[in-house]
Amino acid sequence: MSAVLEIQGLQKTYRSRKGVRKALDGFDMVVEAGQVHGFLGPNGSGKTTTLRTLLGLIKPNGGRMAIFGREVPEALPEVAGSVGAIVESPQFFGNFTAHDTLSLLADAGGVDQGRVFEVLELVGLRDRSKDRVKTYSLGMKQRLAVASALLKNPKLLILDEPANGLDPGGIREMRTLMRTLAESGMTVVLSSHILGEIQLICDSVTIISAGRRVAAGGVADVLAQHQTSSVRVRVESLADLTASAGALREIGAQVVVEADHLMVSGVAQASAITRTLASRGVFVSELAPIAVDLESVFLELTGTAPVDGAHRQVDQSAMAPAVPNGGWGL
Ligand SMILES: Nc1ncnc2c1ncn2[C@@H]1O[C@H](COP(=O)(O)OP(=O)(O)OP(=O)(O)O)[C@@H](O)[C@H]1O
Repeated sequence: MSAVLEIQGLQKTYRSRKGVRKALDGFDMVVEAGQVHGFLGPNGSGKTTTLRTLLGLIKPNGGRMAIFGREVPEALPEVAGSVGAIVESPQFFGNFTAHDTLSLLADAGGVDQGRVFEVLELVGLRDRSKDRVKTYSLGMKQRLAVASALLKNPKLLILDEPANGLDPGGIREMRTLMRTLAESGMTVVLSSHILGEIQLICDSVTIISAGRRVAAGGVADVLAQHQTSSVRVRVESLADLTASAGALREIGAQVVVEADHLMVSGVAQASAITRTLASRGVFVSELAPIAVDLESVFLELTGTAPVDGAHRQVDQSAMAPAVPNGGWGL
């Protein structure tokens, strides 16, 4: 197996007093080496369950998983040293500096103290490393969390919603960090609902819905597979809009009438639109193909608009354990 990460037919059913809930229903996922891979899905679709199962924090009911070609959970003790992960809100002592925090974690994990400076540099916190964590912005705390997962220089980094709750500046910093890590040869898997962001930073994606994979592959390929031949049509006079829609429907087009334009699909060639409308004395003032984006593919496949999550981000509380309990494997 050449993939860094491979999941086949993963099953997970939660049983509680409230009943039985199938969180994963034969889920598949493959991540190749050196990629930034986006793991997308609506709330409750099974992303966290997948990541927690992969890291041995939850027992699956079926299926198989492999990291670096080694079957997990059996081989977790051997591969753990090469995997860094943040799957839950890591919390830090607000009164500790970033340097103190990482230094403590390095000691606990048997990591050389020299690595602390390297990761501070990598995540762009070197200049603020002597400041207390409670003075940090949320974005800086997120980067400190990533730094803690980087201490052991993992080959695979798994992050659950790393950009959640960040402002545009924080998101941009996180994006730069992910790309820097990928360029250094690390494979990065990140779950997110910020689809514009995923489209910008990921090489490949897996989309999950109701515990099943609904799309996977390179970002460009996934977009191409879902490229619709929709075109936006504007006509010279708004008064002609409704009649134009009728004329286009007569030639078999699907037409949505918007306030000042038509969205037209199901027409093999755009010239059919101009010809049809010209024959009715209507002149087209704009004919623009609509580029599909990840958000519309997500919507189409999952039937859900992405919503802003309010969790799985670094807790801002100052009264918290120094060890990031969401971190794994150090
Ligand atoms: N401990 C649990 N007990 C029972 N049901 C659970 C448990 N954890 C998760 N679930 C259910 O399993 C399904 C998948 O949840 P999961 O947290 O994996 O989704 P998610 O994609 O990570 O969602 P979100 O983006 O909201 O975090 C949901 O229906 C959720 O309610």
